[in-house]
Amino acid sequence: MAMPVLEVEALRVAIRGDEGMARILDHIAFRLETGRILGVVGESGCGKSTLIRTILGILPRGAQVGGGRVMFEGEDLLAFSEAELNRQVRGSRISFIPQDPYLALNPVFTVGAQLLETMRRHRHGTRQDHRAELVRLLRRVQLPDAEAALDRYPHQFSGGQRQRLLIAAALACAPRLVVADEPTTALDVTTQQQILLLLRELVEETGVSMLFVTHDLGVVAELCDDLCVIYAGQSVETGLARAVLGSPMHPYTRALLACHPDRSEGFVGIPGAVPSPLRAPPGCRFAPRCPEARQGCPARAPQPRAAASGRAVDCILYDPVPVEAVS
Ligand SMILES: Nc1ncnc2c1ncn2[C@@H]1O[C@H](COP(=O)(O)OP(=O)(O)OP(=O)(O)O)[C@@H](O)[C@H]1O
Repeated sequence: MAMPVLEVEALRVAIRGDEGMARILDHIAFRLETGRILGVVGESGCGKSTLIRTILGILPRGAQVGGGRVMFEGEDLLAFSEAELNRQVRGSRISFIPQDPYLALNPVFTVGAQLLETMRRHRHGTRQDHRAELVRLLRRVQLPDAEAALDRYPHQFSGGQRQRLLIAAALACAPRLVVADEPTTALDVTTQQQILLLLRELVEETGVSMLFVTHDLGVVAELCDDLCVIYAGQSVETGLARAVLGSPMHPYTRALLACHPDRSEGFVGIPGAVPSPLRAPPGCRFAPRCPEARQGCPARAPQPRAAASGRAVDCILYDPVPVEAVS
């Protein structure tokens, strides 16, 4: 099998706060193959931003990686120094599309000045080459009047246009991996559809790989090839997106799907709330809310079980030894 672009293995991250050590990621594992889009989905507070920050090497002060690896093209990013990440990885081989296009661009510089500066730092060629490439990219992301756009300021664009600018910026350095943090959340539904379609086309055209982080299963169904479901800092189920969404195996994935407003049977919530990482239950963190919990759930260490066609499920129900239901 070819080497994946990104492979996260048994990742654990804790952050020290006023109330002690919060174990925010407690065994995250997934693979992202070349030219594919992997959706990482989970409710608010389940650790999506912390995962992105770990991959990009921008964890906050007080954070500690407690174990695991973040393998990018065969190298563990966790072993890179800050200088190596800056020089060899961030903004060049890995780029980032942020959630909020309104906050991501500096209002006092023209779009051209900001995007050309990024290219100057990470790409060979003259300023003229960079400008020509940028205009080509802005046309490709369907920004109207691409040439003139370079001399305009961020406030002169709509939210959807700004998101197109940021997509062009993310591709300007010809990255191997794009990490996208809910890039369509701040947009209206029509613009969201257009942006998703554009992202899919760009991945197919360029062969770049994309890690797409979202809380929205509808977006995953539309855009992603593969899916990793995370709950309270643990990856609970991974596999082909259509297989996981079509026949979810983990009780949390099933509950999450039942919550989706598109369900014809009507909306069903998940009782209880995501636990604070300061007070996370031992073993499977979903156990206290799980309708199928077994006695062994609190004692079971995370250990994803391989199932058919690249599927992995981290749940006692799929362990080889039969388990008793909680009475
Ligand atoms: N610096 C920090 N110190 C202490 N706890 C933190 C810190 N950053 C995040 N957390 C906690 O870690 C958990 C995961 O947070 P994170 O922001 O990674 O989740 P998320 O899935 O991205 O949430 P959202 O979708 O709401 O942005 C939350 O309970 C959060 O309160």
